[in-house]
Amino acid sequence: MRPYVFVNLAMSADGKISTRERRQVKISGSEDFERVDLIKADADGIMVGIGTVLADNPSLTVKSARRKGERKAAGREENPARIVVDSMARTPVDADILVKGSGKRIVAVSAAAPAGRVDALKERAEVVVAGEQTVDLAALMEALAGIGIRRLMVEGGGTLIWGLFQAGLVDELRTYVGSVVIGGSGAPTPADGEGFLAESEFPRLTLTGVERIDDGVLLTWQVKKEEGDRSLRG
Ligand SMILES: NC(=O)C1=CN([C@@H]2O[C@H](COP(=O)(O)OP(=O)(O)OC[C@H]3O[C@@H](n4cnc5c(N)ncnc54)[C@H](O)[C@@H]3O)[C@@H](O)[C@H]2O)C=CC1
Ligand SMILES: Nc1nc(O)c(N)c(N[C@@H]2O[C@H](COP(=O)(O)O)[C@@H](O)[C@H]2O)n1
Repeated sequence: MRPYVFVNLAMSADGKISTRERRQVKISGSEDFERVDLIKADADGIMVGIGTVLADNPSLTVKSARRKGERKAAGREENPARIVVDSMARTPVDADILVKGSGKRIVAVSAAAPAGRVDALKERAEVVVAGEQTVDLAALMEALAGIGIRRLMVEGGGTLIWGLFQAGLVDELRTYVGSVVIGGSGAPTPADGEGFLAESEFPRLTLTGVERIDDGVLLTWQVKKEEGDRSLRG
């Protein structure tokens, strides 16, 4: 069994999620950030790759005091479990994701991660070992379902999102297209990695929502399911 996995990202009108220097930029407007906070508050877990932690140093906390209160009233932590996919345990121990806000933190590493770094992270987070050289995302998902994570939000970046699509682990994609142009052939996009080559490999999507927000548009897609998929329903 694995969690229901929904990816939420913001890209520019020309399909970039940050600059070629991997510098975080504001693509969403205030209404969209409000929407993101709402769906984050509804999730059991929120996941990013180590590239995003090193580039943006996000906290991934729920921002609204009211929503944090609602979570607590419902017997949940103020923040969803915050998860970093980090094969070699490179997450800085003073990263915002580890020090800001309350709630569970999970760093997923591979068996190849240096023991000293893993021990340092264990002071601040639960460490899950999955995979030999890189994190085995399917095994990680099983482990997350095992600790009660049913709805998992993925924020990025492009390498992790690609890895999840390649492994058939994405249920839903929410793409906010903002009203800026970033450009740059080397700037990250929603799904980077190696990319698919054959059309038969392309994940197929069904468009389920189109909504104008701020000066952009939110596109919601369901991923067509593969035979034998064991996702919990969202
Ligand atoms: N506009 C938006 O909505 C968002 C933009 N970003 C941007 O994305 C950029 C960071 O993206 P990336 O550099 O691509 O890093 P990433 O955040 O996707 O992390 C990738 C890293 O995850 C690790 N990893 C371990 N196992 C893996 C597996 N099985 N599959 C894939 N990755 C695995 C690898 O070390 C890999 O280098 C930043 O510039 C950030 O600003 C990030 C999140 C959201
Ligand atoms: N939805 C969205 N819109 C944008 O314009 C963005 N730049 C991002 N970036 C993501 O948000 C993370 C920051 O989270 P915190 O505010 O630190 O909690 C950042 O790392 C990206 O994942 N998202």
